[in-house]
Amino acid sequence: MKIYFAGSIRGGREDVGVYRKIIDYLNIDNKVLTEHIGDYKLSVEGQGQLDNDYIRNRDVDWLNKSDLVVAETSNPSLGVGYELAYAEKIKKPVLILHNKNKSQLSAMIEGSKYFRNINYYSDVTEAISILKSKLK
Ligand SMILES: O=c1[nH]c(=O)n([C@H]2C[C@H](O)[C@@H](COP(=O)(O)O)O2)cc1CO
Repeated sequence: MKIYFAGSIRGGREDVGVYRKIIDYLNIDNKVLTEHIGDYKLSVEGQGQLDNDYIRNRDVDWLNKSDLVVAETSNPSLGVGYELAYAEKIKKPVLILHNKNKSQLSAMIEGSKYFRNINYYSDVTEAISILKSKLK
């Protein structure tokens, strides 16, 4: 399965370690299209070597091609919010992971009837177990 993993970049890179572990787990049996989100070297500036319009169009293309969107939403990010709204518009299946000790998920996501696969976790081990049970 082709998976679009969404996680914060310009919204803040505090959770890069969590993204890396989730991506590594997903890549065991799937192909994660957005590997760069788990790259420790990628800073809050994002993929500065690429134009913003290139990034946006490439990512929309990947969203269209993906079979599933997995979004880690604990660190609020405009880009992740945009990707979720786009996934909702094209009716792409979405699985959300949110660390309940970090922040409150936006009402725009919680309040949408489209997002019914919202999973709260407290540490990355729990996040991986959720993926294990939901993706089998
Ligand atoms: O350099 C980038 N590359 C990239 O693929 N994105 C996409 C993928 C992420 O899921 C999301 C992060 O958005 P933001 O940068 O607003 O936190 O946007 C975002 C940026 C920078 O905004």
